[in-house]
Amino acid sequence: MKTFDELYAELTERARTRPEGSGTVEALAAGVHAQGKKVLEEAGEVWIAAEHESDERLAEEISQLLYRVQVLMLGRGVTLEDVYRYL
Ligand SMILES: N=c1c2ncn([C@@H]3O[C@H](COP(=O)(O)OP(=O)(O)OP(=O)(O)O)[C@@H](O)[C@H]3O)c2ncn1[C@@H]1O[C@H](COP(=O)(O)O)[C@@H](O)[C@H]1O
Repeated sequence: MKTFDELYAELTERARTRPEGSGTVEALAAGVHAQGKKVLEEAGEVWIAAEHESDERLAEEISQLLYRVQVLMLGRGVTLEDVYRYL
């Protein structure tokens, strides 16, 4: 189990050390356009799960959306602080 902040720290470390086999490293290399498409795709899956699937599936899709948003944040160099100041 990890929090949003802990995941962001983990992905930041992946971006820094670029370990082989990391999907995050691959997603970062794909660029902002591809990262944005993934956000949209996962958002659609969240919507569908909310209407038609179980609470567990919905939670899983939401976790994937949060991951994709964080990859996009890293792709653009946006930090948690940049976002949190608007909450
Ligand atoms: N939380 C996630 C996470 N959520 C979603 N995903 C990726 O998103 C995919 C699911 O999204 P899709 O619906 O697009 O699935 P897909 O179309 O079958 O997958 P692709 O072909 O697009 O890769 C998963 O198979 C993962 O590749 C994640 N990948 C990694 N993490 C976490 O990020 C951290 C770093 O991961 P690595 O960079 O892979 O080491 C670890 O803690 C992981 O648990």
